Amino acid sequence: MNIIKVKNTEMGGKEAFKLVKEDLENGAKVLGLATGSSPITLYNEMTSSDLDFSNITSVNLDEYVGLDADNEQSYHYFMKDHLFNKKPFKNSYVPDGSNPDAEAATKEYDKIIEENPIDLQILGIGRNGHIGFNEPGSPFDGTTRKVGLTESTIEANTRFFEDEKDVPRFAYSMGIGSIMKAKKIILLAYGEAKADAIAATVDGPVTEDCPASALQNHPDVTIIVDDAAASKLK
Ligand SMILES: N[C@@H]1[C@@H](O)[C@H](O)[C@@H](COP(=O)(O)O)O[C@@H]1O
Repeated sequence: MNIIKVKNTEMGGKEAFKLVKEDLENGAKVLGLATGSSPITLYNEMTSSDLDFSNITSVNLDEYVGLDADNEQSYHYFMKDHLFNKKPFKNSYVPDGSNPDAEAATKEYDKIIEENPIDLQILGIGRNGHIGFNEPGSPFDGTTRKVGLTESTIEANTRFFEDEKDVPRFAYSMGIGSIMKAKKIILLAYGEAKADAIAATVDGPVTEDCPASALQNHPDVTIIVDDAAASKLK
C-alpha cells in the first residue's frame, strides 16, 4: 500500500486529482466513484479542471434503499450536485435505490460493473472500516447486495438528515469482491475519527472485522490521509 500524507483535505484532493489525471492519460475509461465528504475536494479539482469526461464512464459504489434520484439525500443527487452537473460523463451509474426489488436492482448493477470494468476506484472509509456500505462481517468476495447499516454508520450519516429517524437503514452496495477487481484504488481519509479505521486497514490483520483490510491483498492501492487520520499508524 502506498501512503501519501497531506496537510489538509484540499491537498488530498490535489494529490488524488494528479493520480486520476495520470490514469486517464494512460487510457483509463471507467472511474469507480464514492460519496461522503472525503472525495469532495477531489471532485472540486475535477470540476475546476479542463479535463473532459464525456468519454469516461462512472460507476458509483452505493445508494440508499428507498430514496429516488431526485431526493436531495440520495447519492444520485450528491453525485450530480458535486460532479456530474458540472462535468458530464458518457454514462454515470449509481445503484437504483428506488427499486424495492433487491434481487433485480443488485443483479442489474452487477451486470453494469461486469460490462464496465473499473480502472480506478475512489473510496472513502467508515469509522468502522467500511468501504462502500460493506459493513464489518461483509464477505470479501461479495458482489452487489442489499445491506443493513450499522448504528455507527447511521449515527455518522445523521448529519446529512433532519432527523436520525430519516436516515435509511438499508443500502444497495457494490461488494468487496467487485471493489477488489478495480485495477487501481485510491482511498481518502481525513480526521481523527478515521484514525482507528486507517490503522486497522494498513497495520491490522486482514479480517472481515475491518472490511478495508481486504485492500492489503490488492496490488495497487494508494491511501491519502491527513495527519489526524494517520495518527495511529505504526
Ligand atoms: N457509503 C459511504 C461511504 O462510501 C463513505 O466512505 C463513508 C464515509 O464518509 P465521509 O467521507 O463523509 O466520512 O460514508 C458512507 O458510509
